[in-house]
Amino acid sequence: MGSIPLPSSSLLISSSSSTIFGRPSSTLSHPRWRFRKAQPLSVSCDYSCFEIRDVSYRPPGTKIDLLSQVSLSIPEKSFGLIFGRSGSGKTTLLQLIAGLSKPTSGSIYVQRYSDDGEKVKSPEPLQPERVGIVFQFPERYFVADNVLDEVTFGWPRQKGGIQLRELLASRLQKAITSVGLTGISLDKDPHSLSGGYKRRLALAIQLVQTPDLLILDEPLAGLDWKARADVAKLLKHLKKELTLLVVSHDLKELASLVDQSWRMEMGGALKREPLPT
Ligand SMILES: Nc1ncnc2c1ncn2[C@@H]1O[C@H](COP(=O)(O)OP(=O)(O)OP(=O)(O)O)[C@@H](O)[C@H]1O
Repeated sequence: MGSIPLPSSSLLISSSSSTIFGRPSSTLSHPRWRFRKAQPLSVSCDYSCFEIRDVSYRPPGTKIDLLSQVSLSIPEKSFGLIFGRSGSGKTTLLQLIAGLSKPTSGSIYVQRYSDDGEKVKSPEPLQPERVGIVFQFPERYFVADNVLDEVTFGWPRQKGGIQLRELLASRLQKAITSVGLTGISLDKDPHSLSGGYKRRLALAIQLVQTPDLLILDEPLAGLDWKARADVAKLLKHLKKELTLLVVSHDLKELASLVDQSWRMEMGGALKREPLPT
């Protein structure tokens, strides 16, 4: 994999090849694990890839690195899944990719490719506004007493934001439709929705912003079997439209969607690894 030097103060510091070779032979042969299905040895960035390169993170005021030299490539419109033990640093990584905190070192960027597989221009920093994030148990953060207000809660209210509000409004119906909430009244109290519908609403709130990358932290946690199946089906549908990066312990339900998976090890090291059975 080649890299080009860029300013160290920037988030944008390296380029990447259009193919990654991320399945370490040591993990494949490990006797403890039987793997669910063969995943491709290489993943092709046909049009663009979200690139995370050598990202480390130490919270300000602490002396412990929560993430250590994490690298991954996520091709456009693919489904990536990160699994691993509780406390290993999965949520911390998602927060960095979403721009909610900054890496101590390393880079997060988008690399585009032309039809003939050549890199297009320089890599671009991944803009936080192009990333949607749905936190674990998103319904706990619902603030409004009706669905419409919940979806529009973060919309610009200051003077001059009308055009943007109109644009967002035009996307609202599409988002509501794509998560299958069309049968629900916009006057309904979000807290009265079923578990699965609350998750759909949380997804719709993010989809209105038309993110390029949608990050989901434990999207099936706390749901009953039917809602889990419904949300997994919805994610399969969304995968056609955008790129998904998911942290989950629910490997069985999501296995059929996964294009690439990684294990986060205690200490914050990430390794590409097929899902265990
Ligand atoms: N700002 C911080 N300062 C110090 N430690 C932190 C900070 N944020 C998170 N941690 C610690 O970092 C470790 C990784 O947390 P993180 O939530 O990323 O793990 P996780 O793999 O997502 O866990 P889970 O699966 O339980 O959600 C935990 O031990 C957590 O307590």
